[in-house]
Amino acid sequence: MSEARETTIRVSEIFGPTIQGEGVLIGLPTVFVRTGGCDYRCSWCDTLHAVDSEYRDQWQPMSVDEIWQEVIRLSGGKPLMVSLSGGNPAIQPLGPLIARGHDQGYRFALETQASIAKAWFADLDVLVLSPKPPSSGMATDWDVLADCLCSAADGPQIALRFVVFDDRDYAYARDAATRFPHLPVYLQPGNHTPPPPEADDATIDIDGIMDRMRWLVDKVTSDGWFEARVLPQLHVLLWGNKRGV
Ligand SMILES: C[S@@+](CC[C@H](N)C(=O)[O-])C[C@H]1O[C@@H](n2cnc3c(N)ncnc32)[C@H](O)[C@@H]1O
Ligand SMILES: Nc1nc2[nH]cc(C(=O)O)c2c(=O)[nH]1
Ligand code: SF4
Ligand SMILES: [Mg+2]
Repeated sequence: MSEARETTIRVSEIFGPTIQGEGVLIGLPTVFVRTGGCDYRCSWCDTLHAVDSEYRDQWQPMSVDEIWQEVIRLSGGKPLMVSLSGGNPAIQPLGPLIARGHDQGYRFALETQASIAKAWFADLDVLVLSPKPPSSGMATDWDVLADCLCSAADGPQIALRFVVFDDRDYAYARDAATRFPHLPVYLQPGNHTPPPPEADDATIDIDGIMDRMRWLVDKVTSDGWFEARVLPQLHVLLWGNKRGV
């Protein structure tokens, strides 16, 4: 049996096309493949339905063929950027899926907290590493993040993305950028009203997000951090905490 045939990937949801709402690919049409399961449990995670094992029964083990058929159906067979997110998609064996899509002209971006490095990172087109700041309650192993960079080698375009809620998070992002000075940095204000997993149209505190966004712009400009880019979660501004957009 070929590697693609025997591979099973745990999928929480597949949706799109929508636009990528975060970071380096913001605004680009994309289909999301969201895997189920995460080795982290961030205090403010906005995607608990793909993290909390309470929702495990909603996660489907799918073959590469099954996932690919769904991506083809949603995109009408027209190649586009596929965003691999989660949960932590690095837990899943995504190499054969990426190979299948590349054969047909699709491209792949992966979003991960950089807690697990995989050899297939080198096959990606875009790798977004989003290490978690103090407010998440998680601890970062910088050696593993360096392993992720080694695995990716010269393959994908790589960017760092940080969620920032407060001054400690900002200082963490500043320090991380100093550790990896060659990587572009994207800062995004935290959404402090993440939805309960069962909600599909939960409203957001838009004023709070905008305040935090302005505060963040003020921080980088007054601090002279002129290499950092500050972006909101565009999909959250457009659709609130709605799921599947
Ligand atoms: C749901 S995570 C899935 C991918 C991976 N586990 C990670 O954290 O990078 C996708 C992105 O959403 C961000 N995110 C999660 N909850 C958020 C929140 N409440 N406010 C802003 N960004 C959030 C994460 O930091 C990450 O960049
Ligand atoms: N439009 C849109 N952009 C996103 N960028 C990262 C997302 C995620 O939840 O991983 C996400 C998402 O769920 N929707
Ligand atoms: S690492 Fe990502 S998916 Fe996992 S809990 Fe944190 S924000 Fe959520
Ligand atoms: Mg999200």
